[in-house]
Amino acid sequence: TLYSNAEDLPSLAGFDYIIVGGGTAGCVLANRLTEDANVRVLLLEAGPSNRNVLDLMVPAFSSKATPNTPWDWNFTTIVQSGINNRTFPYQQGHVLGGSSSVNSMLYTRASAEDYDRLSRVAEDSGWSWEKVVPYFKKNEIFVAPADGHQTNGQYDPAVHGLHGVNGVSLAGFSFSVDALVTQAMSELHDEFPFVLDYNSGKPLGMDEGWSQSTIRNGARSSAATSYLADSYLKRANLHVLIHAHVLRVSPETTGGKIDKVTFTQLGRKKTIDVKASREVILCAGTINTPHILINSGIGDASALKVLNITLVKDLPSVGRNLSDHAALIGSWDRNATDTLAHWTTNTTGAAEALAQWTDNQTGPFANGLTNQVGFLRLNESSPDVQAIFEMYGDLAPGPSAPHIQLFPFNSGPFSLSVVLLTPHSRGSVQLNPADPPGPPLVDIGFYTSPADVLLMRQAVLKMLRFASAPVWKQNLGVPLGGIADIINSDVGAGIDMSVVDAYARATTFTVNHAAGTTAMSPRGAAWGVVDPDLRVKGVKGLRVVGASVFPFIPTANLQAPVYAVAERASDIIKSSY
Ligand SMILES: Cc1cc2nc3c(=O)[nH]c(=O)nc-3n(C[C@H](O)[C@H](O)[C@H](O)COP(=O)(O)OP(=O)(O)OC[C@H]3O[C@@H](n4cnc5c(N)ncnc54)[C@H](O)[C@@H]3O)c2cc1C
Repeated sequence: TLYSNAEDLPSLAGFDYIIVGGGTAGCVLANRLTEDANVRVLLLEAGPSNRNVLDLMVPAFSSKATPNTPWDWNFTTIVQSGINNRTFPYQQGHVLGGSSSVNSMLYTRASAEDYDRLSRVAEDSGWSWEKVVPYFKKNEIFVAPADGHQTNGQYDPAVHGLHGVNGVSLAGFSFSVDALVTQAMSELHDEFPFVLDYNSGKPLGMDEGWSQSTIRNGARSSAATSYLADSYLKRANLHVLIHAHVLRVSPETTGGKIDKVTFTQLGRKKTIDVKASREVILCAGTINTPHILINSGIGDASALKVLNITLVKDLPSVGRNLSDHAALIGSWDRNATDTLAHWTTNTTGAAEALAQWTDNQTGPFANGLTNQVGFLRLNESSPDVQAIFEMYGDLAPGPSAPHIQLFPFNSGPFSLSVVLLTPHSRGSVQLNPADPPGPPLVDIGFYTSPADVLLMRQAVLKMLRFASAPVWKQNLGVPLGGIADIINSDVGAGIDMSVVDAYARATTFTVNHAAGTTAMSPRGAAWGVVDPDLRVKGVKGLRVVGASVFPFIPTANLQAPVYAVAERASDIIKSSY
């Protein structure tokens, strides 16, 4: 049942599990743990319901879902020294379904080597690629694309799940630019090879216009639309309360296990306590999970002392190791009418596209962010790349894993987006001493490691090489903005790297892939926050599930990795009772 008011809950006790945060991971756990009709679960979500919100349903409206909306926590980073002291909105879903309700829907699992590294680092073979693949399949129901086109040869069926919960489909609307991108790939195939399915564990290469997104029947498939669909929500043992902002968790008896969750509703002063007999599971996302932990006295003892919060457990790693993917865009003039600008800024075009979507959930609005995605390595024969590897090692998890993601963006001009998937920089989430329960201080630390400046240089050069394919001569106009400055800086001696660095520092943005603030580490290790079974170290009754548990950020967009972690976490939890 879905409740808006705590007064309507059948009781405030008697739950086996309380899940804090009805986001990507939280909805999976709520669903899986209530498969046993004898297990009672309360899911607490701070945000509103996702239902009937057009901006959360129409795939092409994903950019309208955040920032500065009721479905976003509307955080702002602190001043970022690595990017010209800029600050920017840091987006995190604040709605049932969490970030899966507001994200750009790209479905990418990362490389097999990402999970093999996780299993090595956490010293638990259960997190290896081989062991995690069944959980990807358990999550996924691979469905026909919105336009119903024939998909043979556009993906590898063996890789996908057909009987899961969360809809995934290939791009369901083609743009004229897709064929040009594919031609550029074939012209430069050594550097930009074709890959049939980047979700096979071997992602290197680019697809030919059939990117994979969490879209089902032309609409967004989120953790809320899938794992909390009516058929599950009607379970008598599943209770979901929205507008429930959790402040802290605590033991009912001092020194005992964590069994009490304290929350408020809609900014009211009055707090409400609820009790769990088995466990409290924090799924509040990478920013809010450490925020709740520290407010509960679980964190760095010296920081807690300054904040005047009673220490429950000294865990210095809480809130550290914040990792994210830095991105930038290069744009070129292009004369085309089938662009997103046409359907968004042109009122007739927008009305027609919306009418088509409303009518039968097809057309340009049924499509995701981009039709083509590339996962690429930096050019290892380049002495500059070799020099980076000598200084920092290869930051990719293995030789079959990418350093960057490259994708075209059919905005209006032609844009290429490059995303640095293997960051060396780390940031943090800390409480604001002036207002500990209020919004935390979020530092994403972009380019604070010189390694990332050097890696992004190489990523930009790779983007420019893609844009130099012969096909573009006839089909692209002049480079726009800072990209022109970079190209013009080459006066015979090669591109001036200080111009590239200046462009990167001035224009880099985040793709909101926050990860790592409650990192998984081996049982008994002094560093880290959770053990490989996702239990908070040294604290009874408390686990964390979500993007915050990755010690290294996966080399992909994060929702599929989070879904797999949450599916496996459900099995781990079930098997411990
Ligand atoms: C704008 C945007 C675009 C993205 N694009 C993509 C993409 O295209 N593809 C992709 O794979 N990934 C993408 N991501 C990343 C991906 O969606 C997230 O990494 C992933 O969904 C995180 O899952 P999670 O369960 O850790 O957290 P979330 O899904 O964010 O869930 C956390 C939940 O906890 C709730 N919560 C937080 N604090 C409290 C509290 N105190 N009390 C109660 N509830 C609380 C939140 O409201 C939220 O519902 C994007 C993310 C964003 C924000």
